[in-house]
Amino acid sequence: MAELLPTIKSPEDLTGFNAAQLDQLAVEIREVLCNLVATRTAHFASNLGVVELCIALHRTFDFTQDRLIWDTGHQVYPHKLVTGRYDQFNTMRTKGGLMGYPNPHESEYDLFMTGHAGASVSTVMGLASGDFLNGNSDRHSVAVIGDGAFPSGMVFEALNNAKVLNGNLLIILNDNKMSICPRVGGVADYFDRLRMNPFYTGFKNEVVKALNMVPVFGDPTERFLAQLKEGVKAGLHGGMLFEELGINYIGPIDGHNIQLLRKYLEMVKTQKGPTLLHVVTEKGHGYDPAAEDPVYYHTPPVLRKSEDCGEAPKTSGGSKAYTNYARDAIADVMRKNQSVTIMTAAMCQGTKMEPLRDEFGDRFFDTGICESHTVAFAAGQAKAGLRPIVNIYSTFLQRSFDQVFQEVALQDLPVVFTMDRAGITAADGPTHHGMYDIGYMRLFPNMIVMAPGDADELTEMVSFAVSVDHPTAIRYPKTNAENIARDRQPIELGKAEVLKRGSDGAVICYGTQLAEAKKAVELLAKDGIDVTLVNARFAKPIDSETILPILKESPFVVTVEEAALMTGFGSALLETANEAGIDASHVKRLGIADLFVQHGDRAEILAELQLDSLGIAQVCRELAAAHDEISSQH
Ligand SMILES: Cc1ncc(C[n+]2csc(CCOP(=O)(O)OP(=O)(O)O)c2C)c(N)n1
Ligand SMILES: CC(=O)[C@@H](O)[C@H](O)COP(=O)(O)O
Ligand SMILES: [Mg+2]
Repeated sequence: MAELLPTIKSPEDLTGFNAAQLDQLAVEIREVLCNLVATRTAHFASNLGVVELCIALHRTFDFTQDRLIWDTGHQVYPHKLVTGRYDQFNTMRTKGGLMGYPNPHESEYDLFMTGHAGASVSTVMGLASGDFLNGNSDRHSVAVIGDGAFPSGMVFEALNNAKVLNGNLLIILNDNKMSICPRVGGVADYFDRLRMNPFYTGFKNEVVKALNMVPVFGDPTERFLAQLKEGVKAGLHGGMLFEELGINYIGPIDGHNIQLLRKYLEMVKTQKGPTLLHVVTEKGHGYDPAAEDPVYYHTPPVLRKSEDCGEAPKTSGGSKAYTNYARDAIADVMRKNQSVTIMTAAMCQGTKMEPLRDEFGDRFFDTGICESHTVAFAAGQAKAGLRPIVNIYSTFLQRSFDQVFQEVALQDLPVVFTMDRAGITAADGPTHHGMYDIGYMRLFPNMIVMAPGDADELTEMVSFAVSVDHPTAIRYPKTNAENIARDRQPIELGKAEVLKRGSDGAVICYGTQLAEAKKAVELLAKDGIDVTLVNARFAKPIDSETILPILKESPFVVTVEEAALMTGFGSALLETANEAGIDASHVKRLGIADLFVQHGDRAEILAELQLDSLGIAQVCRELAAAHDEISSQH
């Protein structure tokens, strides 16, 4: 059969496809996904698992009118392939190319740019409500949400609200038994029990037979649906949790059978009020290694191309990342201090915490994708006398802004926040760069906010943080760690470290761009520009005793941080200078301006932001030249 996928310019092209062609399309989509991960790292197993669901959805609904939101958005690749982006697919996650998440700038079929889990049910409800009020109540609104994302508090807030909705709402629970790691918690157990439902295990076959006799369109469908639901309600009790919340529950059904999916989708289309369709899929479906090890294949390293798909080298290789240093430092303090606990919100794999899960058993907590709960839970533990470490990516911790304020900072509780992926996260893009944590942490009284200049300093900071009787936050990026050879000064609360003194200007670095700042200072020395280099270490309390005299004496000052300038370290410095009545008009802040940084290569993005050695040196040269010019005029 001729290839189908290249011919699809929009989902409308699926209209004429018969069952065999739709099945062939699924095969072709998987091939394209395989080819992609043979060239770069990308989300893989989740995408393999939703191929049939995606085809069935686009074959059943018209999403130029109807609404579709893929929760989180990491499983959106098949959707991109059938919505006119096949030709650009090889640009996926590269600079200027397709984003690895839904992106309204790319397509009318992507309604929200998303990357954080749990919002889909709320946003789809808003769309349905808006459509109803605008007189477009014939539009259908569909949220596809994974079993990992489902326990997010926001989903339950939306379910609580769903009953009052006038519009058409379909929630598709994509249950593949996995988050990134195996899903955990009571909701996961509930889904497991639903899978035991005879509707899915045995009676399902009868249902399938019956369904095959039902035409896809017309009244018989409605009649059948009514009978089916009564059957489920009366005899099988599946999904009573949802039913009691006023949400029709249907399923579970096989999510890899396009025809079956289509029949159910056609049926639920006629359903009034909120409906939850429970679809069972296999994460990694269609490529055995991914189905067998969906954790590794969630975002695998580049696969070696082989005939059936690809084969990944299981060694990670390369030097140690900051993530590993943090993990080892946490393990160390946990061994020494029995009151230290560790928490992850479903990111055990990305934060490399699996060994801690194995070693520390009951002091290790995976709360699921529930960051708000995690922080409040940690606050409770701290109040009970424990020393919780909350290890969450900078971007995801934003989900807990108010818990950081109310439950932690306001109570002045000794919770340690280790914020991984603080800074540019590269291929994931604007949804995932950790840009705002300096601001959202230093805002609150009692909070101690720090960033290590290198790997060993991260280790020291973790140990320092658990010894402090206040909330503390440590940020570090997603990159290989460096160490800067020097006579290390021990970590002391609110003390910066001066690495070098110079008379022509000063570079004050907050965080791990310190190695680049040091290189810049060395480059400048070659040009005869003698610059002070400071490792700030603390954004709060800021070391005014060390830094303000440098500000006064230096012809120019450059602050360096891998974070949003607004509310960041440089801004903290300006505030401190202002309060001390010191002129800071000669301070130039390097960091991220008031914009969303797009996806791309980390080194390339940092270079564009002038956060690498060449950029920092260049800015210093310009400031030195401007200062010389002004001096020569006087
Ligand atoms: C708020 C938030 N926390 C954590 C993550 C990281 N994350 C991305 S996908 C994922 C697992 C999602 O599981 P599920 O929804 O079941 O999708 P699957 O990958 O199984 O298809 C996690 C934890 C995120 N994107 N957003
Ligand atoms: C979809 C999602 O949010 C995660 O899969 C994220 O892409 C993980 O990032 P890392 O690869 O940096 O762990
Ligand atoms: Mg899942």
